[in-house]
Amino acid sequence: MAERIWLYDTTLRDGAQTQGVDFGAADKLRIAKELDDLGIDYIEGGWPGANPTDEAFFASPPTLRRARLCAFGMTRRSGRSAANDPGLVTLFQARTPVITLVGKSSARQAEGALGVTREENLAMIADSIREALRHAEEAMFDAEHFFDGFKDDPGYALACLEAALEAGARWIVLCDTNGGTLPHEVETIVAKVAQRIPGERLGIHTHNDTENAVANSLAAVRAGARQIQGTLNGLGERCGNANLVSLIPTLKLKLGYEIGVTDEALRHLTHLSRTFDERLNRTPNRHAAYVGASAFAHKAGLHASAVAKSPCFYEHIDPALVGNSRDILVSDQAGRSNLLFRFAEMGLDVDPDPEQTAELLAVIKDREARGWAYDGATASFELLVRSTLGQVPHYFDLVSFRVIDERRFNARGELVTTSEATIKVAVGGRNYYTVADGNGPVNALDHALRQALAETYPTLETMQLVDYKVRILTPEKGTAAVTRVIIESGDAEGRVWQTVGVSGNIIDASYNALHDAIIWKLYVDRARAPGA
Ligand SMILES: CC(=O)SCCNC(=O)CCNC(=O)[C@H](O)C(C)(C)COP(=O)(O)OP(=O)(O)OC[C@H]1O[C@@H](n2cnc3c(N)ncnc32)[C@H](O)[C@@H]1OP(=O)(O)O
Ligand SMILES: CC(=O)C(=O)O
Repeated sequence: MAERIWLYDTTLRDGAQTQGVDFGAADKLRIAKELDDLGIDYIEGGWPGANPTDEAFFASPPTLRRARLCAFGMTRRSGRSAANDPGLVTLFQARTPVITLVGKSSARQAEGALGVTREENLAMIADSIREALRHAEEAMFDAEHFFDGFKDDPGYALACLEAALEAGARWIVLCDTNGGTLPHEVETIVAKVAQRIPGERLGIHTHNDTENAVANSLAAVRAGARQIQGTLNGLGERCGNANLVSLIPTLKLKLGYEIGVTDEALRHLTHLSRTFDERLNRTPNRHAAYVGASAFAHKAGLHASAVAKSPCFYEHIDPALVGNSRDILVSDQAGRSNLLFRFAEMGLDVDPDPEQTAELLAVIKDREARGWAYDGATASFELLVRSTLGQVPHYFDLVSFRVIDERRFNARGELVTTSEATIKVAVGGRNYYTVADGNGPVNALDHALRQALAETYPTLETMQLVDYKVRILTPEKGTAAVTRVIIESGDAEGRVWQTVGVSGNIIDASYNALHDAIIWKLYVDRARAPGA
């Protein structure tokens, strides 16, 4: 039977330490659920008490189906008991089933960075793990600077691990904190540790400072470690952490380990990875292993010709296993398969005939070439497909809109900027003309449009804008750049959906995304209505 590897995701903690990444609490909840669906065993939600986002996240934590939620913190401070350490007390109040504590496992770091004796550091580790186990079902020890510490003084580094183990830690995680250790060193050192601590208790946490985070994780597994820590798309401090999106298919498809990710979940990996980037407002890396748009794209003539005979001539796995698709411009058949796969991936229940599929392919390719991106906007994609198939009713016509921004001093002498939108729409043969204010032009436009539609479509009242993201697609054009807007909307039924709009004018792009958001809501309300 295949050996089990446990996956520990730290996207929401070490990933939040990525320069330029700033999760909100709502982002964290969504990501935690996606990781749970993927089949991750442990999800580190953040550091309770470290910042308002993590406080909000742990105050209303996600309900997970199978993953265990972990709260992260550090060992007690010197000169305090673990029970009275304010940082630990806040951590315990999160009441998570798992607590992960980072502590020094290098004498140089303990003495130099913390200013404590070697003995006090051992006591800080043991006391904190013991106290954590009074509040959580499981405690883990992240042995910070382990590999550098081991190279300096192996006896002391091992003593730190054993202090945590004897205090009851379920997992001892060896951290290559500075990311400078190479795969052959990791394999040798982990093999030595595994002579003292069983591999089923050992984890590995690597950083990508030499582009070896994934290789180092695999080296540790070869030497016996059975838990891997990493992040989605390799987010993390400095150059990032080990990329779980690369590790998961490697562990499952190439090394044959048993992991919590099912074959079915693996087929959603590409979608998950790209949607995650869209959520962070980052362009997905085309060249990402397994999931990048170019990972199975064949450009060279020799490759394309051989792939047409048998894809395995130039592909290391079947791209469908990870939800990716082959990109070769050799036949209509290839394009059709790609599209049908995409429908299945997005859970879209449609069955177009070959002529409609060809038309859809042309429309989608043209749109994507002009900047629309549907990976993070499945509601817009569904509307595009259903509209092309003639399944979406005509709900309203926009006659015109105008948005005015005004910056002025108010009666109290304060500088304020206000927005006002006027809109004219035709609904069922009647014209509606409304005016609304907002804290910004899109907000004003949203209010005006929904007011105009409220009489005919009262369910729109329960709809709200949850998130709004803007991406500049042609930055070289400066203020004349093309803009892509992604809007996330929600409603009282708990549905959340994403739509996209593209235009050279940011308000126009926002209107397009808003329009899709409203039409999708009306379509879904009608489709799910009794008797529909
Ligand atoms: C390797 C890693 O990535 S570990 C995770 C690192 N992540 C983060 O730091 C992000 C979240 N951190 C924070 O929000 C803040 O640093 C907090 C709230 C945790 C602490 O903030 P502050 O109390 O202002 O401390 P600050 O960040 O300046 O310094 C860390 C302090 O913790 C001490 N410390 C560091 N590691 C440990 C440890 N493992 N055990 C005990 N004390 C530690 C340091 O000695 C320092 O103490 P000092 O204030 O007496 O000098
Ligand atoms: C714990 C951790 O994030 C590190 O040592 O890198």
